[in-house]
Amino acid sequence: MSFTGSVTENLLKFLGISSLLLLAYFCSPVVLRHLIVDYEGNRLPPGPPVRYAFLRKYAERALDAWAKQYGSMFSIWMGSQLFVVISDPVVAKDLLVTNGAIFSSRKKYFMKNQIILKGRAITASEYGNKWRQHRRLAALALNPKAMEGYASVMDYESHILIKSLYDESQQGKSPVNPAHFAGRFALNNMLIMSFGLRTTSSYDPLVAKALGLAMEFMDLTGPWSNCVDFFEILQYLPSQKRSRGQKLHDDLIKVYGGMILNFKSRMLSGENVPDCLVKTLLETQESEKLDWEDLCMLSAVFTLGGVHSTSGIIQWFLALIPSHREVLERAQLELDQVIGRGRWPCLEDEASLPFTRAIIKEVQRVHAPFWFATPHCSSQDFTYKGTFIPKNTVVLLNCFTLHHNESRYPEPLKFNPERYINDKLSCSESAKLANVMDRDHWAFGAGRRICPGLPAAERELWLAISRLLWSFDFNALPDEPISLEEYDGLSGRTPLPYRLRLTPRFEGVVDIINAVEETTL
Ligand code: HEM
Repeated sequence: MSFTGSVTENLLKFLGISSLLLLAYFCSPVVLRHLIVDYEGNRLPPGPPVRYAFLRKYAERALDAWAKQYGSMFSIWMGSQLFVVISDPVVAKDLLVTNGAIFSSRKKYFMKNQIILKGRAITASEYGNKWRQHRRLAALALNPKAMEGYASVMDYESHILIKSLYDESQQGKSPVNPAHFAGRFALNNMLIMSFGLRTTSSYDPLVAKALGLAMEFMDLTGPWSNCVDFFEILQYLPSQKRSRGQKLHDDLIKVYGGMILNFKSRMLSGENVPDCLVKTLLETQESEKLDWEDLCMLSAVFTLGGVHSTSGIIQWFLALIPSHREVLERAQLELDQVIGRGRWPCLEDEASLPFTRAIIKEVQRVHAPFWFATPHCSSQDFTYKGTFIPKNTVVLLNCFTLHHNESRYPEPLKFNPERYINDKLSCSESAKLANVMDRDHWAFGAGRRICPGLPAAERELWLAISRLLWSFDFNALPDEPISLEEYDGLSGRTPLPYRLRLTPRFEGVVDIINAVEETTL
């Protein structure tokens, strides 16, 4: 090789390496974690060195592995957004409860908060007066007196759930996929609380429409689902997902806005409309300065938030129970001994059926519908035990790891209701325990943003699950095993579709099932 040839080659090599170094220099802030310290030199909680903006499906598994590696409070960068992940009950209480004034806001997720909810709806509102107003309005629909009013409605809806499953299964002869029916049960309860109405048939088009919207909402709004939330530059580009988000917004306005207009015209015509969230919103619209989108988004998200979650728990219960015969037999023995076969369980029976209650808690532990609750966001800088949590950090409750803590729940992967047999508290009471290590589970979140629908959800779940247990024997189909491993959805976690066989346990079941008919309100 000539002298000039080797000089050119070396020059090219040099240029190549320099360009690579330059590229690495400019790309590193996008790829590698950003190191920040506060004025006292406190660092961020430890965490993985790389920014994971593409952590999407099964994110809970990655989080669980990092919790084991980096400890009960670690940090992770998702593009430009810092997350602090909490995997320990004491840390959860210290930050979300004790320092709730700092850790109760929400990130302005582009897809969820800006495109779909347009900054409205209780779940999206930042901590402050707007959120307090939304929470107060929700509380009017969910206060203890209102709950008493819904008791008979929930009783009736649980009856219709059992009846519709029985009818769909052709009196126990055919297998049934319970998802639609569990969804309709949860939807009807929410429609009554929000709009004072119910769907009068499993095949009412509103059922499929509302469940479809709830699923689309879950899929589009997971805390990690959208790169656009973490790389702001993408917000200026059109995308298919963004169009889906916009369409969802429009559909929510169309469906829920339509119901509001309907309700309003009934009110204006002097009809004696039932007490519900929308009645409160319309009556207070002026004094609370609520605009049209406020009304639509508040009522829509309130309604669909309580659908996917409650129906998901019922679906998980039905997915788990056929393969846990010993649990089923023990629960049915308890029901036979305490309730007998002449009537089925009611709300008042809960305290005397500890094993049935334990089953419901255990389903929520092993298959919480949202493994990350709804992420909170810090509204000011905070130093916790020598680590720095800057303002605008997303603080995520790692329910998956919390629910699989071996010292709190021995053999955590096992579905074992026995672990709750001495837990006499409701989930609402348990969430207020002074010793947070004794809290039953974290499925309803924590702190000031804890699910305000918790008392309603508990009643619904009790009536549905205790009556299902009382009424049926449950069997998987020999050639269609029910998968407990797989998940569906990027945010909420419902089981993959499955079918099972529901057979009435004894003759008297059918008499009770057939004692009611579908009705309008
Ligand atoms: C098993 C059923 C349910 C589960 C597992 C569940 C779970 C949750 C979770 C994890 C949060 C976020 C809490 C946090 O930020 O720390 C939440 C918030 C919320 N839930 Fe539920 N929920 C359920 C049922 C319901 C029901 C039935 C309603 C209405 C009656 C409801 C209404 C709400 C609302 C309005 C929020 C937003 C609260 C806020 O941001 O201040 N939920 N829920």
